[in-house]
Amino acid sequence: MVEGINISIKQGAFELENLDFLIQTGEYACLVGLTGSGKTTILEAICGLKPIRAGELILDGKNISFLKPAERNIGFVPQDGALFETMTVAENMEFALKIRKWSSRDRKNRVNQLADLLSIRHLINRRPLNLSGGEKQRVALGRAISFYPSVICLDEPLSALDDKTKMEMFQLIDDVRKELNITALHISHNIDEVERLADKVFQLKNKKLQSYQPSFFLQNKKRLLYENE
Ligand SMILES: Nc1ncnc2c1ncn2[C@@H]1O[C@H](COP(=O)(O)OP(=O)(O)OP(=O)(O)O)[C@@H](O)[C@H]1O
Repeated sequence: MVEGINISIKQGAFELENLDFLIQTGEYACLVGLTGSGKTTILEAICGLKPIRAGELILDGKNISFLKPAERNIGFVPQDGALFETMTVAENMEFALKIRKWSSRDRKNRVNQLADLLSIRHLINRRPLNLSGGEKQRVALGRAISFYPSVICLDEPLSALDDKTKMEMFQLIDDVRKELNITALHISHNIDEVERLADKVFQLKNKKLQSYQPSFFLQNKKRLLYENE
């Protein structure tokens, strides 16, 4: 379970205040909102890449607001995948395991397991440069879940993919959810993704974070997304 209580985040002149949210263990939450509303800012603050100025971020009962990213047990799929270009696919996926001082044998086993789960065994010795968008996203997902995080944060992971690849990624995300019983927060601009994946929807609008049941959100999306209240 991940919970934000009265969270404030500031970067330059941009500020978000008094944000509250709750994502139960195993729940898949989608975060929607207009461009520039602050979705990435929230995700990066949860992952520890931006400081939380006030409030508390609680993960499984523990306040993690001041922990470093690697100490939070949160996996992150950044906006464009952002793979390490000089490393092979296998090295990308074992990166977080090295930081966490896993033995070389355990790392190798885990990379093989991930390669099977994500159907990328044939790619593990390649470097990211010439991988397709879908292949890159698989590797980015593998890197994010390698260390069995309690939570994963995904920043528009499917936005650059064609429809067929996106369908495959939906299936893959389902498989990953089964493997890890993972709690997820996924930024999306796409209603299909919300419909297919979300157990809960957060909308960031006018600097306020509102939570909805997906069915209510989808029925009222026109009003919620486009009208000022
Ligand atoms: N390092 C920074 N310094 C100052 N302002 C920043 C910084 N990073 C982002 N911002 C500003 O914070 C605001 C929110 O940006 P953010 O990327 O979180 O929005 P977003 O909702 O994720 O947008 P998009 O959907 O386009 O990705 C924007 O006005 C942006 O210009």
